[in-house]
Amino acid sequence: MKQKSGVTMNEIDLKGTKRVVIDGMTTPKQCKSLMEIAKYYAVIGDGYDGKSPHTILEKFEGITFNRALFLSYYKMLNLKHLHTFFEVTEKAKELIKVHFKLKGELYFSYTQLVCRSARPDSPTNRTDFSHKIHADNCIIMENMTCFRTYPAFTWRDYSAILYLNDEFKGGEFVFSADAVGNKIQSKIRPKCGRLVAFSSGPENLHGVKAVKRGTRCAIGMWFTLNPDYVEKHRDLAKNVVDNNSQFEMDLLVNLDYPKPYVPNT
Ligand SMILES: O=C(O)CCC(=O)C(=O)O
Ligand SMILES: [Fe+2]
Repeated sequence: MKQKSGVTMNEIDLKGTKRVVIDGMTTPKQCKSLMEIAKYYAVIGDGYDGKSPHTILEKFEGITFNRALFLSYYKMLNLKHLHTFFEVTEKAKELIKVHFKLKGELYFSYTQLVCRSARPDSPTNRTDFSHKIHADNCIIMENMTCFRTYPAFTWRDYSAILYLNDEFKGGEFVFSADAVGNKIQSKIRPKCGRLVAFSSGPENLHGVKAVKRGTRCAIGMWFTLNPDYVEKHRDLAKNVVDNNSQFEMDLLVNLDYPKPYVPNT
């Protein structure tokens, strides 16, 4: 079944520029399928070395495209699930291109299905953030200067989050006019099939309120206009999904896990 999607919140509703909320991106069945991938195969960790922007009161588990492909290779993940992961993220990209009237090509630079769960012993009266206020491509200072430099992901041009569920307390996405979250401009309550998309710079400071109970799952997608930063494996993934190609799978495995060097004797 094809799902019809449409804009539910525009720049006026969201009180800022280059931001949008689109509902109906996925069917409930697709959310269920993606939640299953997360449940069985996500690995603990948030991908940040050391300086994590995430709270310690929640557990973070994620799965990248790369990992999903490996799981398929080892027949642990059904290709149907991989196909869904691919399909919903491609649909998001196409809608973003159309909505923001992008002329050139938009490339995926990173995709991650990520779940954040309140630790069972965490207080329910938390007022902190699950993910503190930030911009996706620069480092924001309290005086609102944003440095587009390492360790920021400076190549990111557009960001999008596709939500998969709503069975949790808290966890609202917020846009903020300041760097600490005192000037919230708009709030988005996640639910299956809801997409928030925005340009990745300081014009779109955002964060995630504390997840107080339960597990919140979403697919984070970051796009670039620069082909040098294209997400590896995505093309391979497409061929795998389209053709169920063992050749592509072998290529993929060889790319990531080089065989140990065995000297000729
Ligand atoms: O999960 C969300 O709603 C937003 C996450 C986010 O902003 C990020 O990972 O950069
Ligand atoms: Fe972000």
